[in-house]
Order: sequence, then structure tokens, then C-alpha cells
Amino acid sequence: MALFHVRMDVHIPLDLDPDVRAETVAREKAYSQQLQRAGKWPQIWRIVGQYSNFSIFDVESADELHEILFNLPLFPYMDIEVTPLTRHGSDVKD
Ligand SMILES: O=C(O)C[C@H]1C=CC(=O)O1
Repeated sequence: MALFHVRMDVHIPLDLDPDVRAETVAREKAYSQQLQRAGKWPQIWRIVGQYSNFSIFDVESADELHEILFNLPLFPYMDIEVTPLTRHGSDVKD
């Protein structure tokens, strides 16, 4: 198991065809929700005031995360920053 913190900043071009935009955003939502239900994407938070999110991914490996991110329908329009996480030595949870 490997946990990653991911920031996604979305920059859809203003001149993208509105139908293509709507269809891509709908596919992104379905893809994201499928991964959330599967437990791979346990948290997603909107960053207030921005078309951006902070997410936590719970995956087997960096390779799996890369595959997930690379297949995001909005991937061509995103800047993505990935931070690997490990347990803090002071964490009281087991
Ligand atoms: O809206 C976003 O933050 C981008 C992306 C991530 C999940 C989703 O449904 O859209």
C-alpha cells in the first residue's frame, strides 16, 4: 500500500468546444467516482476559489498512481503535483 497526496490544477482552454468540454468533465467525474468507490481515491477536496483539488490516493505503487493519473480524461488540461506520504512517527493511531 502506498499513499500519495496529489494536487490537480485544471486549465481547460477557453476555446474548447463546449460539448467536448461537457463530455470530458462528465467522463472525468465518472472515472473519479469509480476509483473513489474502489477505495483507490479515498479523499477529494476542492481548493476554495480555484479549479483545483487536493486528493489522497491509496494505491499499490507509484506505477499504479501514474497509470490512474495518466488516464484522467482531464489529464491533458491539468498540472499535477504528487507528494508521497509515509506515517508520522508521532501519530497515535495504530
Ligand atoms: O474538478 C476537479 O478538481 C478535476 C477532476 C477531479 C475529479 C473530477 O471529477 O474532476
